[in-house]
Amino acid sequence: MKFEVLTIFPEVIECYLKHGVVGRALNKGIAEVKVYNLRDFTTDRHRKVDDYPYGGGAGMVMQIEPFYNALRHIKSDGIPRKVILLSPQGRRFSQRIAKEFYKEEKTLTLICGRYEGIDERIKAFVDEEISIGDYVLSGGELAALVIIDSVVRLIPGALGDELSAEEDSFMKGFLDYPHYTRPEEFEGMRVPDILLSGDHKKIALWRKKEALRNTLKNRPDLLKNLSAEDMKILKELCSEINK
Ligand SMILES: Nc1nonc1C(=O)N1CCN(Cc2ccccn2)CC1
Repeated sequence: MKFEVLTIFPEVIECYLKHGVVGRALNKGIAEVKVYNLRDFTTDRHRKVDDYPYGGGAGMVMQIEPFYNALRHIKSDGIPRKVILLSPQGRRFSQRIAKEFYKEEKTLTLICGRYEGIDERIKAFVDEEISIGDYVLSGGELAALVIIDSVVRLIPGALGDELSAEEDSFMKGFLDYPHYTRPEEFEGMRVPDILLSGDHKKIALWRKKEALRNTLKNRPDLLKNLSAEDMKILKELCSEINK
């Protein structure tokens, strides 16, 4: 899986790529990220990337030319790619969209804006606009990293322990179950006995039940299209809660 990022802060992207799952995936060569500094695609000696808005108003607008020059340079290899603009106006990103991007297997070219935004004519070169949520960030870089991180995790071998990719309950559409590690007791709070039992079948059932409990409590909207087994567990849970 290949990614390209267009940004005026390449260091922000490069720093994140040195660590953790994404860092290891890049070192293994199962993913590749190329970061392009927009200022390298300017033509003036001040390497200007923004200008005053037509029509007046506060703030600056990013000029189209550096983006256009960068995209023309990148696209000269003729490889199919999906050009994504990160902005609050975009389609809301989700695990489902991460899977969609992964399965498409196209290079993802991520355009990161700053300031008040980018000249609207950028849309002529964009395939899709994506938002990571209803809040205002200072730039598209964090959103680009969210997409890179969530898609890289889907690549076989990226997580090392394949099971954790499958087990990731959000992959199944639920919230996660509680996790514990040593010590067995901390400040009077004990690890649930079931997790010390060694009974893997019961542990798996407990984890499913706790994932459903968390989902029922915090994201009941995710409780749809349940299997008969999950519905049975949920009903047990509800009768416990209503006792
Ligand atoms: N929420 C989000 N999910 O993705 N991006 C955001 C987000 O808030 N921002 C703030 C505005 N930036 C500047 C901008 C505005 C319009 C068009 C292009 N660039 C981008 C990133």
